[in-house]
Amino acid sequence: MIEVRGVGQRVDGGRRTLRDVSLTIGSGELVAIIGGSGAGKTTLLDAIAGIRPPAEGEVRYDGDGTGKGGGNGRGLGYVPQDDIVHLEMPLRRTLRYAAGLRLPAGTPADRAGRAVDAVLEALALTGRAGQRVGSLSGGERKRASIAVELLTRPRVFFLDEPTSGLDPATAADLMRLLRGLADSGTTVVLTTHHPPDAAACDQVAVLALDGTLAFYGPPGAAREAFQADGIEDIYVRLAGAGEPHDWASRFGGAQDGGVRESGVQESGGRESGGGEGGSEAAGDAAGAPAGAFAQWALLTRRNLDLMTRNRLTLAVLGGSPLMVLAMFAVLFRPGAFSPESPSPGATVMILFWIAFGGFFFGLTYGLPQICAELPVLRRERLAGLRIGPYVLAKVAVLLPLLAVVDALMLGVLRGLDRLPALGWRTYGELLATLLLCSLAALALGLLVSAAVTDAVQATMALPMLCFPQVLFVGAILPVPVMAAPGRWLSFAMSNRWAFEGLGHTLGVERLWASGRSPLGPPLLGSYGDTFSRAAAVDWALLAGFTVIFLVVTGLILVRRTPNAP
Ligand SMILES: Nc1ncnc2c1ncn2[C@@H]1O[C@H](COP(=O)(O)OP(=O)(O)OP(=O)(O)O)[C@@H](O)[C@H]1O
Repeated sequence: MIEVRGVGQRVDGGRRTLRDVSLTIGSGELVAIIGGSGAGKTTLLDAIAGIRPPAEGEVRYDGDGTGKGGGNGRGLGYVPQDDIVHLEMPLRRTLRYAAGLRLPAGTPADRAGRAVDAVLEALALTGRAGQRVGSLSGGERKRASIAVELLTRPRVFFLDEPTSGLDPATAADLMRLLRGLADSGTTVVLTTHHPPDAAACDQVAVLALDGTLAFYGPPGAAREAFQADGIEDIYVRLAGAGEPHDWASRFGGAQDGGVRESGVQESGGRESGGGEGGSEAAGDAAGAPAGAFAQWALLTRRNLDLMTRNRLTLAVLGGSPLMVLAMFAVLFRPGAFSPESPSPGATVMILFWIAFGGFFFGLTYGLPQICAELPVLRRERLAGLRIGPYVLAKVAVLLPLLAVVDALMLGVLRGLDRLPALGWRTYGELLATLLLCSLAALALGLLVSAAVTDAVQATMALPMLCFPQVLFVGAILPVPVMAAPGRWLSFAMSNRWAFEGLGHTLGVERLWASGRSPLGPPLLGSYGDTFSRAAAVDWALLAGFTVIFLVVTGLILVRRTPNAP
């Protein structure tokens, strides 16, 4: 049972979108939230589901007051209005990954496969199983989105406009499926604009345009209360009923005690559906959900799968380092590090741009990762996904790629004599510094990606993140020469520690002091002891940045996604 008591919601700016909504949803009921466009249906659904907890009032599940249903990670299913499954992946594979997250730990592969086949069949999608989700029709995608949640049998199932974009026959089939789920014990709450959907439900919540609950009770009683021939007439009555706040008293349904007493039995809905489909499709939700390591492994596989499927992304990920390398090759002359004829100014720039390259690729690989996926994450959090494995699965896929890019950068610059001939040990140390630099930047990219709302904002953040890492690193203007606030800021630049670590390993102090260039000693004078610290200290600092950025990323995501029930 779900009890909604005095629930109100406000949006940014303080405007009220829901006002004092109280209603009780019985276990195994099929409930429709209806009302005009913008009345607050999604807002109410999200408040009840815990997606956006209400600003006022409370939602109690089974009287526990936690606002969370279930009792395990798979107690609650949520299907939002928009398509939020990965578009590049074939449908069956999407469902296999979803099954891995949602089915109990240790479910054998063939059993998961059967659960996937069953939902495909129940939602008439078997013929589309091999098709890319992005190439499905709108209605098929909607059903695919529902299929994900039907892999398990959630105790409570929320759907935002599940029948929008479906033809009447498919919509009726879907309602029959939901009826079947409800009959087998799942509480189903949905929003809809389709009168036949509401007529097939046990209860309808009618929202007036100001977010007031105008009525709550069985559809038959709603028609009586509004003196409407059909559900569609309710909209007409609401439109001509004066001030929104009068509606509740006028139609007498604002308090769920009132009309509800006329009883669930009055509902015409129970007769309308067969419902076996729902029972067949739903898998067995009993058993412990997948553990943190299993989630991490599954998400890592899925990330890799998604990355390799999107050729354009792969081309950008692989192509941009090659372009940057080509630019380095035409910009710098060979032999800048040669002790016989060093070029101290060029050595600073080579060091700086290598460090910045490592930083830039880490940042740009991280920035698009989470923002575009946040709706998927929200939904999977309700299914029991943990934030730690989610964030670490991003790192697991991108870090090896960054290692290749960094090694390539050092190898090619060495091969072209832009870097000096030193032993493997030196190059191992350089690679460690550069990879830690990339890792810290990747973590920063993930942090920003978790904080913004879309890919456009993430892209706009790029210059803001890069500029300080150029200006305050201490390469173009040495740290000892900076104004005091700039010097303080330079401590917060992860890139600074990579630049200095690289310089230490390559022995630039010695090269400038004793190399045969008159420019060396004055340069050393202005850079001071910039390069004297052991690289291990810089590694520790870079690792510290990484940990801080990843922890903050996790905290932001915990705040932005509902807790797993
Ligand atoms: N994040 C937000 N910021 C500002 N206003 C919002 C936000 N989310 C919702 N609203 C406003 O809250 C009101 C209710 O929105 P909601 O999406 O719940 O309506 P709805 O009844 O589901 O509409 P529709 O049938 O058109 O989907 C609308 O006026 C909408 O503009």
